[in-house]
Amino acid sequence: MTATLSADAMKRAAAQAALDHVAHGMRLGLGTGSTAAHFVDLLGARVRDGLEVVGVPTSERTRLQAEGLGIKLSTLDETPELDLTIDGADEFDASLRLIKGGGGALLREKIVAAASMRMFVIADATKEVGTLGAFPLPVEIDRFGARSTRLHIERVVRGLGLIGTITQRLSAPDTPYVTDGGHFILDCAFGAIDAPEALSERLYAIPGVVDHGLFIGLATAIFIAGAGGVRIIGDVTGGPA
Ligand SMILES: O=C(CO)[C@H](O)[C@H](O)COP(=O)(O)O
Repeated sequence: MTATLSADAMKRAAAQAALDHVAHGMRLGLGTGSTAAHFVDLLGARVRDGLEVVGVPTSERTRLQAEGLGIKLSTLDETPELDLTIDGADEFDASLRLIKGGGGALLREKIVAAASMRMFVIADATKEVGTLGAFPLPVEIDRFGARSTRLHIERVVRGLGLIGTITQRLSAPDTPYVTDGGHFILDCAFGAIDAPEALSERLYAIPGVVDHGLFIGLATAIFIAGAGGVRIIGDVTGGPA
């Protein structure tokens, strides 16, 4: 009889497989979200057993969790170069391109990943897609001129042939969600994103856009947990291509 793993058990299995690559003395980026929380939890247990690492959290949520587990923490100002970041994703494709930001931490997650030699993504198999875009793309925007920025995004994506709805993320009815950096998030449901690189460039060119959830050329390996165990795509040893 084949045991059925819950989504949570799969997330933990992916986190455990990534943790096996963490070595003494490493400077780690610590991701955000329920899968990354499993990693931080497992890392905390290893730290209790004597593993010495230093972590840079990608959100206040993760900072609080890691602090509570006794994981030594730093900032990118004190530790500007990291060995490895471990984070979750909302979607990924076979080219290791990601959509992130479902948990609202995409800006810090991208800064931390870009400061790392390697980025491991941990995910359950449901996050794997042929073409990115089933998950609405989070776009982080400055609060100043938010309505104008939104109109600008609508014009740009229409020009790329993408049609869909843009929804401002809320934390409660009528209360905009505000990121750790003090910005708003627009969730952009465009459907299939056939050319993520082009969309990324066009979004970055809009002045009010602080960042977006397309992570391209950052992930070096993805640990995918499914019913049959954990499969790895990418390269666990090398840096970004
Ligand atoms: O990008 C993120 C947070 O900004 C998360 O990594 C992403 O939302 C996945 O979360 P989860 O592991 O809870 O499914």
